[in-house]
Formats: sequence, C-alpha cells, structure tokens
Amino acid sequence: MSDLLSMRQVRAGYGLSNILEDIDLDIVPGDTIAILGRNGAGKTTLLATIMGQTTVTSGKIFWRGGDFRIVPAARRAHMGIGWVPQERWIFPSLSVRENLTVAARPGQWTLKRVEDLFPRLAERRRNAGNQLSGGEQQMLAIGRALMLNPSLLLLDEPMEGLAPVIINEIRLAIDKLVRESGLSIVIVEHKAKLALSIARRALVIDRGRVIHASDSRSLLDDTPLLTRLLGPS
Ligand SMILES: Nc1ncnc2c1ncn2[C@@H]1O[C@H](COP(=O)(O)OP(=O)(O)OP(=O)(O)O)[C@@H](O)[C@H]1O
Repeated sequence: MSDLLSMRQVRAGYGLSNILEDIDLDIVPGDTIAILGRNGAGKTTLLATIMGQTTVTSGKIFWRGGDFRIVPAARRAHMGIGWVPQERWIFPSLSVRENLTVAARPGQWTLKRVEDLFPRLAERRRNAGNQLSGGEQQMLAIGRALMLNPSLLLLDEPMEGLAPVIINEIRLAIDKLVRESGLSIVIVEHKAKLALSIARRALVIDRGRVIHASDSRSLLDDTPLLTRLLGPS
C-alpha cells in the first residue's frame, strides 16, 4: 500500500535548536501508531514537524508522494491532517456546535456522526466551549478535527489530566475510530500501556531519535523492555 506520509532522515527543531535527528517514519492508510518516550524526548516536536510548525534542517517529508516540506503549515490541515494538540485550542465563546462546524469540510464525518461518537457533545451542543469540562473539551477537540475529514489524525496526549471514567469514554471512541473509520492515527501518550493497547504499531523516541520500533503487542508483552525504554510505569 502506498504511503500517506513518509519521513526520511528528518532533522528538525525550533530556530537554531535541533530536537529531532534522523527520523524515519512511514504511515500507510489505516495505520495506528503510538509514539512513546520520556518527558522532553521530542514526541510533540514530531507531530509539530508533520504540521509544519518546526524548522526542518535536513531530510525529506512526503505527503501522498509529494514534497511536503514546501507546503505551508496553514495548508496542511486542508490537505487532510487533523491535529489535536495538547492545548486543544477550542473556541471558548463559540457553542459546541459552532466549534464543530466552523472549519468543517465535506466528507464521511458529519455533525451527526461526531455526535454519535461522542454523545456528550450532543447533550452539550448549545453550551459554550468554556463551559465544558476538560474531558468534554478533549472530545470537542477530537470531534472538530474529525469534521475536517482528515486522512491522518494526530492526537497529542488525549487522556492527559482526565478522570478515569472520561479516559475510558475517550479510549472507547478512539478504539472505534481505529476499528471502523479507516483513518490513520498517530497517538502520543504518556500512559504507554493504554496507547499500546489502542495502536497497532509503536515507536519509542529518546532525545529526538527513534530508539525502538515494533508492533504494539510485542512491546506490551515485554515488560522488561518497556521498563528499559520508558522507565517504570
Ligand atoms: N517551542 C519550542 N521552542 C524551543 N524548544 C522547544 C519548544 N517546544 C519544545 N521544545 C524543546 O524540545 C524538546 C522536546 O520537547 P517535546 O515537547 O517535543 O517533548 P515531548 O516528548 O513531547 O515531551 P512531554 O512528554 O514532556 O510532552 C524539549 O527539550 C523542549 O524543551
């Protein structure tokens, strides 16, 4: 199957400070990849690089076979990448429905489908973004990214700081996306076991380099290796 996104020997960072080194990554349609690593390893920087938010000093990035480095950051979302950053970036004064429809693009993801995935958003449709709980805001951020009808969804720590019951709801929704949507999903997560139980493939980053790549199951089953790569859980 041809790649959606390919990175070859990518070096990237912020201004003069280099963070990522020699990154190789291939994402095919329907892929789900957990990006793991200790604090400051470069996980968010990898997502930011895909979105064109960093300085790439060498290497190649292709999107559907075309040179992606020349595509301005502002155009990347419209080319089919939905990014849910840690900060969520929802519009506080717009209603839930307005947040979902403000940047929507036509495709399989409609308001109804997003509200079916996250019934809480349907219940809260008239509430403003700033009236939502953290978990509801996270659902809204994911729902809004889906309304862009992306081919690739980037989730940066979607469970961070949420109560266990909400983590479970979001996890079930992401599982459903993995099983039924055909979307490619990259999930950055501190809760390694959770991410490995969702994604099919795993990549571990340390000091900006990929230090491990495997299927998620084999890493999940190898506790000593997981501890060596990420520290005790
Ligand atoms: N905007 C920025 N400008 C300069 N340096 C940055 C910026 N954002 C992150 N960094 C640095 O890049 C390195 C990697 O950070 P990054 O946020 O990618 O790590 P991470 O693996 O996502 O960490 P965490 O798990 O703590 O979120 C860190 O040393 C961080 O201080």
